[in-house]
Amino acid sequence: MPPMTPTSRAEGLAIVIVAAGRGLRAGGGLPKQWRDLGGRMVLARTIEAFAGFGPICLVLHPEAMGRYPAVEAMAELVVPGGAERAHSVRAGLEALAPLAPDRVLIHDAARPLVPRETIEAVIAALDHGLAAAPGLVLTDALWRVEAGAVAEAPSREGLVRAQTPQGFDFKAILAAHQAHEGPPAADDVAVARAAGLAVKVVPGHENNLKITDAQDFIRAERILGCDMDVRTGNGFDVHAFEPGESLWLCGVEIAHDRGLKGHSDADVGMHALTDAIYGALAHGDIGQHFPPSDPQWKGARSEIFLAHAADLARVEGFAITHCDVTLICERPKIGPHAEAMRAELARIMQIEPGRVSVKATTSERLGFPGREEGIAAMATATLVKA
Ligand SMILES: Nc1ccn([C@@H]2O[C@H](COP(=O)(O)OP(=O)(O)OP(=O)(O)O)[C@@H](O)[C@H]2O)c(=O)n1
Ligand SMILES: C[C@](O)(CO)[C@H](O)COP(=O)(O)O
Repeated sequence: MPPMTPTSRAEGLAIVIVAAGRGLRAGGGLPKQWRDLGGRMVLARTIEAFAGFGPICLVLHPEAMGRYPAVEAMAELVVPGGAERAHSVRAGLEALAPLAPDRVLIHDAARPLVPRETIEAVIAALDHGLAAAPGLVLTDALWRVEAGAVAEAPSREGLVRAQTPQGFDFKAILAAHQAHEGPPAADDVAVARAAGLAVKVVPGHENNLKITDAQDFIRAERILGCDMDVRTGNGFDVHAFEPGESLWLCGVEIAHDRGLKGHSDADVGMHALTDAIYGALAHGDIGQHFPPSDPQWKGARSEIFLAHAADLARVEGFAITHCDVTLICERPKIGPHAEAMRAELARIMQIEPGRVSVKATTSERLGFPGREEGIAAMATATLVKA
């Protein structure tokens, strides 16, 4: 392979991503780097985080070599790792040596959410030294625990949590790894320090967690915003015409040559929408909350029902992000009233009118709406808990 030139992507920078671990503490049957995290493989996310910084050497478990070609294709080099993290790093560095990079970043595959700013801070620090790594300031007190009890509260003064990517002068860290003796080091900073290199610390990031146990997948998905609870409910209602001079539809009174028959104000559109919200919450239907057998709801404004459903959604932590009502009738014409209906429904639900749709269709003179015996309405509601 030719040596890197000044026109190479990140001016002599190369990246080692170590992904040869077994992920035993995370469980889940498959090593954590190959598992899904919010719809994308952990390792694919990690590699993407370094896109554009320089050639990537991916270090895989020997048994995983060739098993995920699409992931391997995201890296310039793919090599087998060793029994310990330090062995895997060394394998990656030695594979990069023919490219003769000036500097190298060494990163855990298990840290897929590393922010760009952390990577950039490490690279910037390498302009002023041979080694740099992100450290996250401790905010909790520290205890040393013996037999389940606090034995000591060591000072956290000057302590930080070590993260990756850890960045180095390439020749210096390669030589340090090759010279390292004794038990394998926990990380490359330890190897560098053992070789006498001073390591500058730059700010780490809370999002740059190392996925280590099963709970970390949940934390990482929360950071990605993938733990949203999105619900869709639907509602359907029918009311028959009766003699009258006006009717209520979606909170708007419309003059008409007939009214709608019902125990309440018979607002068929609002009833369908109310049921859609109850449906999304899995909280029954309008009849369960406001039984027609209860005289107190006789002639009631349907606004009470919709407001109740919307309040219930809020209490349970859901935002009504969208709803859509379709009225099915030959007459009255809905178009001239649709904007007023949207505004009224939005007011009752305390959401923006832009999140409310009201539309209408005829049934081509077929069935009971076509014969103008009554009006049908259907609705959907989308609820989101973030
Ligand atoms: N022999 C090893 C061991 C670890 N790693 C990598 O080093 C990083 C940090 O290690 P850790 O979180 O301890 O991962 P695992 O060793 O896979 O986890 P466990 O100890 O739970 O099995 C991970 O990206 C892991 O894939 C590696 O490349 N080679
Ligand atoms: C390198 C490291 O990510 C720094 O925090 C960490 O030491 C590697 O993980 P392990 O759990 O210590 O193997």
